[in-house]
Amino acid sequence: MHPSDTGGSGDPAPAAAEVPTEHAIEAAGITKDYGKGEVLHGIDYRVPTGTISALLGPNGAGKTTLIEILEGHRGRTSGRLSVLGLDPGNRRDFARLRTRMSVVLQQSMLEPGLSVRDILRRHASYYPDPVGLDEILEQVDLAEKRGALVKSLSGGQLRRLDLALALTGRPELLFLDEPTTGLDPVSRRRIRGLVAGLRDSGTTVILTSHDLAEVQELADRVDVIRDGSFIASGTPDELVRSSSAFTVVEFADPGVGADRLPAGASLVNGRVRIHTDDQDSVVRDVQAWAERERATISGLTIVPPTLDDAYLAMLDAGAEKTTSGKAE
Ligand SMILES: Nc1ncnc2c1ncn2[C@@H]1O[C@H](COP(=O)(O)OP(=O)(O)OP(=O)(O)O)[C@@H](O)[C@H]1O
Repeated sequence: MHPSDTGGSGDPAPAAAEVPTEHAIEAAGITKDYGKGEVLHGIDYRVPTGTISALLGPNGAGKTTLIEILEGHRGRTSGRLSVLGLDPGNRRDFARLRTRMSVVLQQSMLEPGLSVRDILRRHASYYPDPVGLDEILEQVDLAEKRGALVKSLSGGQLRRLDLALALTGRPELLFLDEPTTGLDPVSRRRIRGLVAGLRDSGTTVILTSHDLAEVQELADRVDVIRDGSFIASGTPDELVRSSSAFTVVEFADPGVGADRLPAGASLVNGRVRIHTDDQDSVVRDVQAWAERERATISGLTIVPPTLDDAYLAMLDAGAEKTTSGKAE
C-alpha cells in the first residue's frame, strides 16, 4: 500500500520526537468502541525492536482493530500508544511514520496494467533511500518477471510483489498479514527466510497468520487475543509449555487385544496412542506393561504438542470458562 493511501485519525496532540526506541511498539490501556460497546478492553502491548511478534486470535477477536490502530489507520477510543517513538493517532506523527513502516495486506491492490518494474520504480520514488530494483526483485525471487504486467502474475507472484513494495522503503516496522498464504512450498520457505533475515537486520515485524507452524518457526513472541483482551503472551515454546495440550506417545499395535492395552491408551489406525503431559513416566509404564504382557514395542514415537495444539487448547479452555461463567 502506498503510504498516502490512508490518513491518521487526526488527533490534535503535538507530534512526538523521533528517537530510536527499545520497543518499536508500546501500547498501554488501548480501548476501542465502534459505538456499540468496547471491542478492545485496555490492551497493553510492547514489541521489542528487531523482533518478530505474532498476533493470534479467532475471528472477531479484535486483531484487525488493534493492528489498524497501531498502523494509524484507525483511531483508538482511549489509551497511550507509541510506534517507533511516535503516536500514529497524531496527524503529524502519522505522516512521519508512513515512510518508516510498511503494511502487506492479504489482498493485493495493484494496478493490473502496470509492469512489475514500473510499479516498483514508481514506488521507490516515494522514499529517500529505496532498495535498488535488481536487489528487491532478487530478494523476492521475481527477477524473471520484471517486465511482466501485474495482471499476468499468479497469486503467489502477486504476494511476492506486494512484499517487494513493502520492503522498497527499508521499513523499520513491517506489518505482515498472512505473508505466505497461496505460495508454493519453495516460495514459502524463501519468504520465511526473507522475513527472518529482516528481523536479523533490525526490522520489527508484526505477523498475523493462521498458519501456526509458520508462527512457531518465525515468531520470537506470540500474543493471543480473544474477545478484545490478551489471554496469553510469550515465546512459542512458553505458550506450548504452559498450555494444557498433550504430548502423544504412540507405538505399533502389538496385537494383544484392545482390552489389554495400557491404561489410558486407545487404538487408532493400527497404532496404540496415549496422550500425556509426562512422557517419561508414560514410556516407563509402557515398558513395564510390555514386559508383563510379553508384548513387543515397535515404532515408538513421541510427538510433543505444537503451537497449533497449544492454541486450540487455550481457546477450548477459554470457551469452557465462558460457558461456566454464563451458567453461574
Ligand atoms: N468498522 C467497524 N464497525 C463496527 N464494529 C466493527 C468494525 N470493525 C470491527 N468491528 C467489530 O469489532 C470486533 C473485532 O473485529 P476485528 O475485525 O478487529 O476482529 P479480527 O480478530 O480481526 O477478526 P477476523 O479474524 O475475522 O478478521 C468484532 O466484533 C467486529 O464485529
